[in-house]
Amino acid sequence: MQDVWSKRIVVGKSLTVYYLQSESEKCHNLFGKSKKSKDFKFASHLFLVKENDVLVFGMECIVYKRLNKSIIFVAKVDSSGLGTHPASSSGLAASAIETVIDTQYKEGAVEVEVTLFAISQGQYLFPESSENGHKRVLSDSGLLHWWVKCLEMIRKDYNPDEEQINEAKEKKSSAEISSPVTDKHLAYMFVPGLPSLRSYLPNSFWKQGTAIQQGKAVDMIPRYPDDPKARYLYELQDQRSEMSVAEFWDTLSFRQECCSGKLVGFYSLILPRRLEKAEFPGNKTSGFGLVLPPKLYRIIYDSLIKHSFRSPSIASQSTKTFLDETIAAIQRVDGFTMEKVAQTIDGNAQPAPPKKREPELSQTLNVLQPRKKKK
Ligand SMILES: CC(=O)SCCNC(=O)CCNC(=O)[C@H](O)C(C)(C)COP(=O)(O)OP(=O)(O)OC[C@H]1O[C@@H](n2cnc3c(N)ncnc32)[C@H](O)[C@@H]1OP(=O)(O)O
Repeated sequence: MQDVWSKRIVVGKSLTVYYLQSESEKCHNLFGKSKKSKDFKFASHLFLVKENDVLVFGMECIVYKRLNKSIIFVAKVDSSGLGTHPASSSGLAASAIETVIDTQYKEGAVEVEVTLFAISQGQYLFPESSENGHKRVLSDSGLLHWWVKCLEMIRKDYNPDEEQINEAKEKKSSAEISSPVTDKHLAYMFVPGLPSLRSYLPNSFWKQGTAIQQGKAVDMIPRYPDDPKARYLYELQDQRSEMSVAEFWDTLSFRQECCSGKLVGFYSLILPRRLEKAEFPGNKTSGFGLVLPPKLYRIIYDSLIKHSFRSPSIASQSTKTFLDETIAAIQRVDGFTMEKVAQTIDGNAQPAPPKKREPELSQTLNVLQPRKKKK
């Protein structure tokens, strides 16, 4: 577990990672009224990262499980902007997601899907943090690139890179190459209203579109919490519509929820079980991440989103009160140990060479704009 994090934290720095989960519960509405929903169970996972005395990063995801498939829905990612950046937020998000992926494999999952929709907003987990003067809130298009970067880190960690695949192709005859890794696109990105995503997609493992392409929309497309496509699906369900999945995606760009001026990105990363990771020795459950009764998990989550992060000093105070109250509340939970809840991770990554930080461009430059003379 430590490696997944330390490889993205600069050497000489350390961060404390807090990890709480909820017990799994029966799912009722992943596929609307369809009976299919009840085949799934779900559990919430919350990661919080502290640098010195202040929370700097948070992520909540919900894991939906059915038989040997796990869907990891990344619900909320946020930063407070108050750290010294010993690790990038994209790296921390990738490490948190990989911690959950590894747990799924350990528990017997054969296929894991990471899915999310990107909607840029001032804050999700750290209230008022966008007002603290340190936080950098990415624009909608900045966030789309950011998620590609984050998911590409994960894809690379779980799948051979293109060079390895080309080598494999040279060694084998084309008829022999039919493994899902070589044939299947692993990462999907879809932005309603954007006809071409060429400038976003980093390589041929990425495909513009969505992983679900067959069947009836209301039966096949899941509805996650705060899902911008859910209202449309519920409307189709009420109308007993037979609309196909393909037509659903095509018409989604006309819906107000997905085209009200801001770009919304839908992502899926499909990870077939990695061969060299097939054997996860030892205990079937991971040692990190305390599992709480759902009600207690919710109380803790609700308490987090009531604390303010509007200045460095208020954020430090909020971090202290929230963590003290949380530890007091979970101490009597079965299996509680401090190591299960929090781990301090020492960095192992070489610092990136210093670069000039340029403000994010919100628009592409006009080609007619005069070039600046080189000095
Ligand atoms: C499923 C969902 O949750 S989608 C919603 C996502 N969350 C939000 O929109 C909430 C508000 N937004 C945020 O908290 C932040 O904008 C985040 C977490 C999305 C991204 O945070 P960032 O600090 O920009 O991310 P990160 O640390 O990865 O930095 C990205 C790049 O910008 C650079 N950077 C970081 N801070 C700055 C800055 N102040 N000025 C210029 N560049 C900066 C980093 O060096 C990094 O460069 P690299 O990609 O070349 O390595």
